[in-house]
Amino acid sequence: MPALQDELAAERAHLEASRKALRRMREHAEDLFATGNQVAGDPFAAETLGRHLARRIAELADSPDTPLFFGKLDVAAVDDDEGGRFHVGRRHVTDVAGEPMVLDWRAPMSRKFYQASVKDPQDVSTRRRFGFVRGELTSFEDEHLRAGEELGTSRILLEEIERPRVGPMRDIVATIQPEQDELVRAELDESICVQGAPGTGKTAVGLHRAAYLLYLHRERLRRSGVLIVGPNSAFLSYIASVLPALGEIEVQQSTIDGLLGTPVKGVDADAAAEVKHDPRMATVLARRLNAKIKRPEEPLTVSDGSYRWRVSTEALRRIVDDVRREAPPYGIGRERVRARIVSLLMRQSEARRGDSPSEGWQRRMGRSQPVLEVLDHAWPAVTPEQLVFEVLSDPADEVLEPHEQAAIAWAKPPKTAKSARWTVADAVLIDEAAGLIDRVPSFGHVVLDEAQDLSPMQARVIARRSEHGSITLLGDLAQGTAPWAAREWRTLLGHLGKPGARVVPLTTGFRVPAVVVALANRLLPALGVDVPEARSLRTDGALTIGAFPLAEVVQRALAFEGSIGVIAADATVPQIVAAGIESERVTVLPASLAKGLEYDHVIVVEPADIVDAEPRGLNRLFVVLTRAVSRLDVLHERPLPPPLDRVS
Ligand SMILES: Nc1ncnc2c1ncn2[C@@H]1O[C@H](COP(=O)(O)OP(=O)(O)OP(=O)(O)O)[C@@H](O)[C@H]1O
Repeated sequence: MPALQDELAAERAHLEASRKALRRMREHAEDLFATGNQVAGDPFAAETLGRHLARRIAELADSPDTPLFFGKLDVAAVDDDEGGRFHVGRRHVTDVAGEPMVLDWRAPMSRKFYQASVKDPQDVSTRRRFGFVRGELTSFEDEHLRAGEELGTSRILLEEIERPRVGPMRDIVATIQPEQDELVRAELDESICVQGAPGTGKTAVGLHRAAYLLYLHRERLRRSGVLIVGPNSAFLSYIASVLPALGEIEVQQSTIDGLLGTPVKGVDADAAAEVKHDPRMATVLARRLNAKIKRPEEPLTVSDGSYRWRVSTEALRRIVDDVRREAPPYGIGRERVRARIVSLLMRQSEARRGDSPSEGWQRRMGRSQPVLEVLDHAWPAVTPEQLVFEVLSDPADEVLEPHEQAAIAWAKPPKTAKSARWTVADAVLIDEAAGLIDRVPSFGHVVLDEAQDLSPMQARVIARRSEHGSITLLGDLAQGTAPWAAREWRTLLGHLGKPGARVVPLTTGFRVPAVVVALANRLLPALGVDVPEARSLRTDGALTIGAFPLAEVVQRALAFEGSIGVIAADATVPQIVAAGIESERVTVLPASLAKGLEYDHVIVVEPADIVDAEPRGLNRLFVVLTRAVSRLDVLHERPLPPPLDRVS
């Protein structure tokens, strides 16, 4: 026992020394930041250095609640590979001499911490996990892997996942599981689709993969950027602090709608929205745009003040035909036609005058009235809004059925594109049109959460922004609630431009206790999707079902530690809020906003109302039931929906 105490004391001392070293590194970065302006040669270099140092300072932030390291590896020296002892933590910490005191969890050596096992020890003699209570190092667990000694389920891991939830989502670096680690460390150029049951760590995996890729490919990704897309702003604020806690502050987080530039003022009827989100709308827009291109019918005659130049109808037609065949984005096509006309004029001028005309001459000719007239006839300029305005004013196109055309046609067309009251779905169409007209910059990597709910047209919004990058698609077909929600992944992956992406299942649940998983799994056969059932790692947890008064149930729930979510059909929420049960720990939440969130204690009010509220109400109920971390109360006066009714 004293030996154990000594070891614990030694580890605590190492923690303290690492903290000090981190503080020193941070102070050093702050000093550099303060003197940066004098050191850097020019304002641009000063700004670049300033940004670099500001980021470095943020990376080196130390939070008293998040331990600097959580594990330790004792690696045997084998052949040419040097062994050694390494603490594994949230960031690199080095001593004054530059020797590592803590290895970043993303470093190649740290991989052994997550992947080594008795079956494949990867030269690890001992893997140590540390237990912390409020930032204090209080315990550790050892596994002697080369000696064939592995723990069954780690107590420290179990304590970590059973810890009550307070506030926003936390990182999981200390306890990433091998199958999650495989996904987190996948190559940058690989796109992956994770089909994961509720609470299997999809969101966590996506965020950690972003952090891992930024570590490994920092320069490349800083230039192109990393984007995280979530379903709504409540979800985004829930996950917002995970990446900064891992030292990553330069990641853009947005909803799909947040990526679109059009202000939304109108609302679509369901039937109109459904057609507008259909992939055939991409064909409608592309055809309407291409129909604007016409072969020139007259020759061009243009004067530069000294001479008159002429380009034959034939030559003009050849230019338009060639550019059309090259199929650049429409707006770039127009500029290409202009440039080629000017280049023909230039050649004529060279032949006549013997020298090249100036750039000013070329610009003037390109903007001359006769050239503009050819362009406006053959390849007229158009804005994305104008194109969508034209389609919605007259949606005649054979790919749409007459009733579909009628559904999206404006009942009272606005006078101009500028005065249109665009809807959310229109904003998606305008983005599609913008992608047809001009190039869209591509992110290096995009993480897409709750992806089962993306419409094909929304998927194309992402496809345009990840054309030259990769994606991590996270979702659960069983949690699809949108009218267009995916029932299988391949088609959606096609719309995302990554048809060959690997689809990987995750089935071990870290959130929802086994009794609650068993209840939710009863709904699966009725959801019409083929997904593997979840299995929970958690044997704790409690489930009650019955006709209890809400206020009483909330009171009982308050006796436990942690957050409480009262989830009800959207229409009944105001009535529940009016009862005044909300407090710092109790949140009343409409069912439509529950996706992706979790509460220690969930109280579901009247499941039948949740099911009746929308066409995919059973899927919505599946989402709602799986938000519980420890305890679930299902309150009902009405009969339970059929798949659940054998339980009470
Ligand atoms: N390896 C792990 N160690 C500890 N906790 C974990 C681990 N993996 C996931 N968790 C925790 O389990 C909970 C569920 O994770 P997450 O929200 O990422 O799951 P999800 O699959 O996205 O769920 P849903 O589909 O229901 O939105 C979170 O609190 C997360 O921190």
